[in-house]
Amino acid sequence: MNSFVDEMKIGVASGNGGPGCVSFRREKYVPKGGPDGGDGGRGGDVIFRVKDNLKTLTHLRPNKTYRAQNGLPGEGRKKHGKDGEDLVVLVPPGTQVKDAETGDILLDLVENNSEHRFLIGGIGGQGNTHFATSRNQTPRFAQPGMPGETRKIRLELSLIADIGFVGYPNAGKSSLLGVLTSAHPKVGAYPFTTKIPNLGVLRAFNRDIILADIPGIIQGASEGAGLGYRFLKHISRTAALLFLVDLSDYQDPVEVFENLKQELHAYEPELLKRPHYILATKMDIPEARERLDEFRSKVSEEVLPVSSATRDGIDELIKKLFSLTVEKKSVEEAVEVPDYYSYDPDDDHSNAEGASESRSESSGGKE
Ligand SMILES: Nc1nc2c(ncn2[C@@H]2O[C@H](COP(=O)(O)OP(=O)(O)OP(=O)(O)O)[C@@H](O)[C@H]2O)c(=O)[nH]1
Ligand SMILES: [Mg+2]
Repeated sequence: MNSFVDEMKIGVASGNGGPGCVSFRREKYVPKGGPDGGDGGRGGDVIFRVKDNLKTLTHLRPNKTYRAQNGLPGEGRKKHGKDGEDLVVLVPPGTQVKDAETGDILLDLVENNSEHRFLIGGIGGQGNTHFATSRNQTPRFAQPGMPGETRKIRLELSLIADIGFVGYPNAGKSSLLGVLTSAHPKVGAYPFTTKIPNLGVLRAFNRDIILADIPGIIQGASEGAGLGYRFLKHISRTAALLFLVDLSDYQDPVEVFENLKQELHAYEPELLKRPHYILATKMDIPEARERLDEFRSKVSEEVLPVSSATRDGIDELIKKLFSLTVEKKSVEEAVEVPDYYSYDPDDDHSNAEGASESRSESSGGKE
């Protein structure tokens, strides 16, 4: 069976080394000062850092080339150019970095907070101070910086859903996924609209929560009826479950809920011990609202009323989903996604090829 894979091609580039500087000292009463051009700064490296509060690659933009900063040119008075900043690309655990062309695995990123230096920035060029000899005391040249490296890579990640939707066909599972995430699953006014599982990513309070919408489960599913049973595998590793019960339907909602639990139990008893909520769906429909109190009184657990049509109850649901998935981690610890992702390479400082001819103010126009 297909597993869910998030994959994305991007480019990464380390920074170019800054060029060395050609400059000459100029002091009062010293007509011909010696060379004082400083070295260029080092280009920044490309580093991958693993962050376990990221779950997907959605914070990256496909086909974009992310660049570390270039080193700045050296300056007069032997001033060293500033080193370029490293580019840190945050990825979730389980991400593999592959060569975009050959598919070779270049990095396997697993451990939270680990860092992996992937591309090294170019070293800066030497300034003209380095080139003075007894025969040439006024070298008018300096080294260019070494260029950085650019690589096209493919990031790959197997997704494991955090929360699985369980419900009869037509209960409103796909509609709910569409409301909670940017996924656009097919929604239909007939059973078995969903034929293969859909995944969506809910971004709640700076955290990615992966939701899995699977085909509807019906009574007898564990004996092979319907489609949903085959797909229970996809929710077998989720942290939590949502049971969706359509209160506008003619079927007895208590019976529906009991049947769902029974089918899950037949598949894997452990599933029933998982944290879960019961959702009463389609609450915009008057009949559904009329049946809510009775349903609540008959099930011993908390029932959350929601409507995907009007979004009523959705914000409360998102808060609950967030707390279901935040185990030991405090909210404050949640992801900081750095600005690098909007980093515009055209803003980049300096990148003259070859040595800079810049002259420090002290060298004047004099020679
Ligand atoms: N009024 C109302 N209708 C809804 C709501 N949510 C879903 N529906 C309708 O219910 C029908 C079934 O919705 P789906 O989201 O496809 O249900 P599903 O559970 O994914 O169904 P399967 O994929 O067949 O298992 C569609 O006609 C939806 O428009 C809701 O909140 N209010
Ligand atoms: Mg569906």
